[in-house]
Amino acid sequence: MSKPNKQDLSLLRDRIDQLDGDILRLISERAECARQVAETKTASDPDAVFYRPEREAQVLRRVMELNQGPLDSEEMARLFREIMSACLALEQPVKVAYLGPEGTFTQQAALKHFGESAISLPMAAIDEVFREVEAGAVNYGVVPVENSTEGVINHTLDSFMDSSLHICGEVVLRIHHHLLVADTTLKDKVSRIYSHPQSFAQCRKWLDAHFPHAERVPVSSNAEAARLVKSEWHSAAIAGDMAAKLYGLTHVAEKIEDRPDNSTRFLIIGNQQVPMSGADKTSLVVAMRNQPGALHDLLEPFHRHQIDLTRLETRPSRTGVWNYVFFIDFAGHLDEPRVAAVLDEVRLRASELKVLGSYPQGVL
Ligand SMILES: O=C(O)C(=O)C[C@]1(C(=O)O)C=C[C@@H](O)C=C1
Repeated sequence: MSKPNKQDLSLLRDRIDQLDGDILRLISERAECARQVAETKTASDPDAVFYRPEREAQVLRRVMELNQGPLDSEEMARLFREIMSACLALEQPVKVAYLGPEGTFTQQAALKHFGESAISLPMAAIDEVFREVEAGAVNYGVVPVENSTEGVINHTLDSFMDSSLHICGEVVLRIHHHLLVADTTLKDKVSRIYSHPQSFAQCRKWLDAHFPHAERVPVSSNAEAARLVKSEWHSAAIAGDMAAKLYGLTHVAEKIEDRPDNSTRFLIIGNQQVPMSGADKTSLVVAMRNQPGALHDLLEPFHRHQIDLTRLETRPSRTGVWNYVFFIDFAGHLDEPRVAAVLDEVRLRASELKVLGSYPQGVL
């Protein structure tokens, strides 16, 4: 293909200017619609909820279906994610608590899910995120629940046992770890590496191969690891891009996780029961009596109704009633008759059953 000459370039830029004008006008028109949606919602209900996870999932899925390139569908959906985030902020700025400090993967997940117009507030612990949402100090919370390499995050599951909050959504984040240093670090003298224990576990083979003798110091988060290396010339941190940017660190090695598909799933928690979006998941916590065949009895109705189980976790119970508790995720929504039928059956067989929520399957 021949190179465009100066005249072609200026014609193309004129066209881009024209299109930008059209896009600007259309986004403004869309934002005006969202503002009117807010008025309609408040007119019918003074306590109206502005954030609608099922509608957002539908909008993003539709964009991905309609997209014909040349931009990738995920890329296009990310652009619309930000447009919707700005529209929602116009209706009501949404406040989100996440497992902090600033720069963690959980903050990255919160922004991926709600977009950059959300107000995100770091919390020191998972139960603090739950408490802030329960107290009404924030609208939603974001907590990690499972990692594809390291498994479940027990703290999050345990917090659900005592909470009345609902799961309103999920978001899956590809986790890329990097070895990071400060400007003052002597790269060939690194004798100590800070990170979160989960991150050390996810990068174990790489560390054994490249830094077998460095001391591995576990800290409360990757962002905290990044903060600590700022002042130590012989230390490095394992953390993600957000933490690297926040503390101005440079990459010594990129994507050092042992598994290239390393991802973490996060849950959005709130007070809302989310209607069907068309592709949903439901999460339950179930206690069974301690007797032979209990697990079979629990799972059999799902199999018979051909409901796809996506996760099953067992946790020790903390009270007499909750002898054994099972956390179950499956494809489907509580409002679907076949799901309601299964739950009726399971309820009869279980000693306790709590629905944690039905919510749209993660889109991005
Ligand atoms: O459809 C709505 O209920 C809206 O408020 C509009 C809109 C959007 O921008 O499309 C904005 C926020 C909601 O979370 C969902 C969708």
